[in-house]
Amino acid sequence: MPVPGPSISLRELSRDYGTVRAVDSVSLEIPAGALVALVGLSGSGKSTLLKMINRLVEPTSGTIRIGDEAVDSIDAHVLRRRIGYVFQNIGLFPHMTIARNIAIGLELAGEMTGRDERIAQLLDLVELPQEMASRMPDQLSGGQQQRIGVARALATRPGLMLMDEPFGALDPVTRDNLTEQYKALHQKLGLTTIIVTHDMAEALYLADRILVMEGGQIKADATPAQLLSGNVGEEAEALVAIPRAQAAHLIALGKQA
Ligand SMILES: Nc1ncnc2c1ncn2[C@@H]1O[C@H](COP(=O)(O)OP(=O)(O)OP(=O)(O)O)[C@@H](O)[C@H]1O
Repeated sequence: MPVPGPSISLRELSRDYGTVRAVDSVSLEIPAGALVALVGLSGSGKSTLLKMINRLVEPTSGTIRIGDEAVDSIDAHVLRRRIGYVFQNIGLFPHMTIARNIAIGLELAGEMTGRDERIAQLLDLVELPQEMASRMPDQLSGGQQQRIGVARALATRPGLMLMDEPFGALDPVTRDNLTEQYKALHQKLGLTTIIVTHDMAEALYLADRILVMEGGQIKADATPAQLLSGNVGEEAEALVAIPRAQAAHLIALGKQA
């Protein structure tokens, strides 16, 4: 078994933007190896919460620990090499080959030994053919580019992956495939993953724990089974109602056919 990714601990974490409190005194324990989905309506504070963990955004107050280290005691560049970060429209460097895009983190860290083997291994891991290494980003589909984004994030062997709507811009079939493959990868590598998504159906399928955010606060913290069985608060119920209604609608349509 691989060594599990780190545990994460947030203590009374807040972030203000002027008069807007984007994240409001969040306290949370995420055990090593968890796959946690952060869901909520637009503007509820999901991205801000995620970005405080890798110090892309600094908290107004509160603390974050990864394992037993406070993140503000770790140099931001060192910290980001230890945390994989994947976001929507991954932003591959257009003038660099796929190989260089994947290895950019290794290059920045001066870890050039075994670089080519590592690129080959990462392409395998995200199930892309080796010949893609020499292509340019605009020669890949959107789904393939997002896979490269995942490979790039994994290059420095982080234990923690932060993913912000990683597959949000893709068609539903590609999105489902990548979600499924990412879940397998998370398990295989023993990662800790926090994934932000708008899509409750995706969260229910993917995560072993779902956090529902509203107004900068965590309004529900439950397993998919608990969310589906109800009684975890109106904010969670409103989000679960959407895939439930869609499923009922499809079943009704099927009966008419
Ligand atoms: N750089 C910023 N400057 C000012 N306000 C900001 C900034 N970033 C976020 N906000 C505000 O903080 C609040 C939370 O934003 P955040 O992006 O964290 O929400 P979110 O849940 O990730 O939204 P979405 O799902 O639309 O990406 C919003 O009111 C937003 O307008």
